[in-house]
Parts: sequence; structure tokens; C-alpha cells
Amino acid sequence: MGAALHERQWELSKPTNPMITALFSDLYQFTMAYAYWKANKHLERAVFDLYFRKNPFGGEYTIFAGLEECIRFASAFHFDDSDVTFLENSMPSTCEGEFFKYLKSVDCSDVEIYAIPEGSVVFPRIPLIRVEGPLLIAQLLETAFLNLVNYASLVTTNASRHRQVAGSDKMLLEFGLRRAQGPDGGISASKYCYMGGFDGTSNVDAGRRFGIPVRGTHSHAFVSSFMGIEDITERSLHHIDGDDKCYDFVALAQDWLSRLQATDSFRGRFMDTNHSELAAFASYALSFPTKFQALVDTFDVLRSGVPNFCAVALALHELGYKALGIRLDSGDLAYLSKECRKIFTIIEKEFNIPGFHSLVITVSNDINEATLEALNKQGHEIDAFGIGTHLVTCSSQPALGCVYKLVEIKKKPRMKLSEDIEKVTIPCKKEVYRLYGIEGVALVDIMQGMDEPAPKVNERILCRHPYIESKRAYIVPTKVEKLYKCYWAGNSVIAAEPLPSLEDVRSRCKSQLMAMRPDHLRALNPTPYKVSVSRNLYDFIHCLWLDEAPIGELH
Ligand SMILES: Nc1ncnc2c1ncn2[C@@H]1O[C@H](COP(=O)(O)OP(=O)(O)OP(=O)(O)O)[C@@H](O)[C@H]1O
Ligand SMILES: O=P(O)(O)OC[C@H]1O[C@H](OP(=O)(O)OP(=O)(O)O)[C@H](O)[C@@H]1O
Ligand SMILES: O=C(O)c1cccnc1
Ligand SMILES: [Mg+2]
Repeated sequence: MGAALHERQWELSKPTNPMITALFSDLYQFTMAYAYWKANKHLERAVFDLYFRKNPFGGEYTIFAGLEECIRFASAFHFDDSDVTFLENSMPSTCEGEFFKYLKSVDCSDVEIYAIPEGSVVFPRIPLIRVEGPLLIAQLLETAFLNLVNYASLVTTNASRHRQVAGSDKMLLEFGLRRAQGPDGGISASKYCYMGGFDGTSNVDAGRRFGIPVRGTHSHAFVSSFMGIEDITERSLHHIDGDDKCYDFVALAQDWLSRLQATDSFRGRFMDTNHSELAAFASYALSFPTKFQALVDTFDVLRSGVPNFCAVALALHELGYKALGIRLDSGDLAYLSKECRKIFTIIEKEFNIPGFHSLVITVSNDINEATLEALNKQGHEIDAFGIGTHLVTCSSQPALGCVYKLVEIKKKPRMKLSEDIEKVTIPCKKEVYRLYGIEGVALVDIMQGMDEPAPKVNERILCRHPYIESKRAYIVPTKVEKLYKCYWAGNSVIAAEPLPSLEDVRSRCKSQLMAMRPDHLRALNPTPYKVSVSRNLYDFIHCLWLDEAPIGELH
């Protein structure tokens, strides 16, 4: 097999994380590989399905992510000398040397990978990826594929759920790098939260790697590092129009603070502001006069942070600049955001500064889906949310549980039985169609054997629950969408789909969610989407089931 294949694609498309090599796997994949080889089964054509059994977060939908990394992994898949030496030393000494020589020739040139496009809304039991290839190789892809899809799909779904609750007009920023589960957790979270609908990340490396907009404010340390106004050594700032005159910016800010303190509307509320905080804000504004955004909760949001911020923002305004806004990182975020907005609005009127009322209010502090929901109920004036811990660690459900199951070998369907009906696999190499109803909304995903004709528009078709006999429905689809595309064709003549850009996948995710019926997406008691099999596949599954399951004997 293909040395040429490596040369062609090796440099082009390695996985993002260099740790993802052919050894990124469980030992049992290699022991099985050896046993397949010993039994001379290693080249038998096999089909594996990758799917999950239950939607995460108590929801009724999932966003499929991680496909691009799987394809990169497949394209780079090979064992170098040191990989093989390590395996040889890790496996029983009875293993024949010929096997390890053989491993050096193994790659994905005889593999084909079909998948639902990344960023699609997907449902339980529907295979997201179908891998076809020599048994030994298709088996060896399992662990890495599951690793690459599980967290990616989980966190993309989590991000999309946060987006659904926050609403499309809010800015969502991912702040999770410091709390993420290790370096890969951090980088992956940034990529997939963007895919799932976040607008930006604080993670600079993710910005460089993936072109995600990087955003941020400053921390409490910056405020605490100032002891007083005397800490500012360079106090001058030019007008934005660049006239020659230099202004004492700190004096301007102090002057504005006095004016705010004397304003009737604030009735002496701003008399006890913290001077070191004013120094920190003035200093930050001197560094970033066009991007001034201040964290206002180091001492007291309403008595110190906000008046100090407003004084600095007004001083900037006097010199022709426009401040961006504030960040709140503690307290009652709904209440504080409303109070801050009131203050901005009063200042706009009092000092005739158009636009001051709409300064951006960003909040952070342990936010999760439930907090967003609660804030919505209470009413708030928040424009942007910075979300870290709960978003990236997926604290409400830490794993998706995708599995990778053999469904066909040498063209013979295979099935894994289980006491638990949900764990019975759906045999056969399958095609999957999404059927749409009269309002153009997706109604059902249907799996069927490859030899069955595709469902047709305006033709009635029976959709059956894969296991429960009584659950079935006729559908006359207004649109039939074939879900799989070939993303890796190896050396076959099939033309593989090019991998879309992150922006394209993100747009796909957004448009797919917009096209779903809202009751499938809602947070509370969402309606399950129907996942079905064709009449033929249903009959086949149940025949095979009876064939394979031993009949019990009662004594
Ligand atoms: N209006 C609100 N409704 C519901 N939850 C809120 C609201 N405002 C803030 N929260 C959440 O409440 C929690 C408050 O956290 P916590 O009790 O640690 O207080 P804190 O504001 O961080 O105070 P401290 O500065 O003392 O640590 C956070 O998870 C925050 O996201
Ligand atoms: O709360 P999360 O959803 O995880 O969002 C990220 C948190 O990280 C920062 O806090 P940290 O205390 O680390 O630093 P800070 O001084 O900037 O607040 C930030 O202020 C947020 O509170
Ligand atoms: O830029 C911010 O405000 C930020 C970045 C990371 C974590 N918390 C906040
Ligand atoms: Mg914080």
C-alpha cells in the first residue's frame, strides 16, 4: 500500500494536535489487528458505523463536529519505525515479526469514509461516519475517531445551546482556556465553541490557528496593581484628530469625576470612589484610547467602578475617542447591568453625549445555560457574555458516548445484541435520508439498506422505529436529503468532497439550527426528533435478531 499516498497528503493534512498519531489508540486495537492478521482476516472488507445513543444535556439534538480532524488523521495514518518498535516491545513476544513489517505498509489508501457534513444537526443512532475498508485498518481507526468526535460534538452542542438561550443579538465570548481540561481541551473548546455559534475567544493561539476573532478585557490584577494616581508617569494624550496639543488625561478624568459627583441625578452617590481604581482605568485608557473597556467590580460596582469608568470614558470622549464599555464579574448581573445602563443613559442626557447609553455591558462569572435562562427571565441590559468553565468543561454532561460498531463484514451484515434495546446495533451498510414535511422542516431521518431505492418526493414511505413495532408513520416528503458525502476516497475513483472551512461549517450549524422545528431545540421538555428505518431494514434487523439470539430454555 501507498507510500505515494503519504507523500501526497502527509504534510498537507496532519491532525491539528501532533499527539494524534497512529499510536493514539487503545492496546486492544493492536492485539485485535494481530489476531485478524494471524487469522488472515485483515484484508476482509469491513464497514463500521460511528454514532451516539443519546443526545447530551437533556436535549433532543446534537451538532456533529470533529470530522475534519478525523479525515486529517486518516490521511496521515501510518506507522513509522519507532511506532512499530514500540508496538513490538509492547505486545507478547510470541507475536510474529512479519506482522510488524506488515504494519509499516499500512495506510488508508483502501479506506473510504462517508459522513454527514460537519456542523449538521444530528440525532441518536444515525451513523455520523461510515468507515469502509480492510478490517484491520478500519478497526485501528476506532479510538482516535471516537476521541476526535466525542468532545468536539459535545462542546459544539453545548456552545449552540448557550447561543439558543442567549439569543442571536448577544455577543458570546469563550473565556475557558484557563479552566479547560488540558491544552487540547482548551484549543478544541475554542474551535468548536466558535463552530457552535460563539463570536470570539480569549484564546490567542486559537485565533492564530483557526482565524477565530480574539477578544478580551483586563483582569482584577491590573486594577489591584495601581496604588494611586501617582503611579501614572505618562499622563498626556492627543486629541483623536492628532492636533499638536497634549492634554493631561488624568487631570481630565479627575475633572470629569468631580462633575459626575456634583450631578444632581446621582445625588452624591459617587462620593466614595476608589482612587487607585481611577488610576488603573486612566492608565488603561492611555494605553488603549480607542478600545477602552474596564472591569468595574474590583471594589464596588455602583459606588466606585462605574463612576470611575464613566469619568475616564467622558475624558476620552472630550478628546474625540469613544469608550467600548465595562465588564461585570460578580454580584447580581441582571440588577447591576440595569443599574449601569441607567447611569449611562443619565450621562448621555445630562452631558449630551450621543451613544453613551449604549456602551457595551459584558458580564462573566461562572455563567452556564441556566444562568442565561434566569437572566432572561429577570430582564437585563447585558450585551455580551464571557463564558469559561461550564462551557468548555461541559460540566452538566462531561461525555457524549459515541461508539464505533462493526455493521458488515465481507458484505454480510453483522449485529451486536444486548439486553438493553438501545445498545442493539443496527446492522448493514446503510444510506441515510432526511425527509422534510410540508412546511419545509425536517421530520424524520430514515436509515435503509444500500440496495433500496431512495425515498422520493411526494411518494408515501413507511418510517419505522428501529425496534418498537408499534411506532411507525407514513410520510410524504416534500424534500429528500441524502445525508452522507464521501470525505475520504483513498485511492478509489470516487471524488472526495473537499473539507469546508471553519467559517462554512459554522454557517452550516447556524442555518441547520434555524431550519429545525423549535420544539426540538427548546431547553425544557424538547420534542424528540424521529429516527427511523425503512420497512425492509426493519424486517431484516428483526430476522437477523431472531437468527442470532439463542432461544432460552425454561426448567
Ligand atoms: N441575576 C442573576 N440570576 C441568576 N444567577 C445570577 C445572577 N447574577 C449572577 N448570577 C450567578 O450567580 C453566581 C454568583 O456567584 P457567587 O455566589 O460566587 O457570587 P459572586 O458574585 O462571585 O460574589 P463574590 O464576589 O463574593 O465571589 C454566579 O454563578 C453568577 O453567574
Ligand atoms: O467564570 P467562568 O465562566 O469560568 O469565566 C472565566 C472567568 O475567568 C476569569 O476569572 P479569574 O478569577 O480567573 O480572573 P479575573 O481576575 O480576570 O476575574 C473571568 O473573570 C471569569 O470570571
Ligand atoms: O478578557 C477577559 O476579560 C477574560 C479572559 C479570560 C478569562 N476571563 C476574562
Ligand atoms: Mg473572575
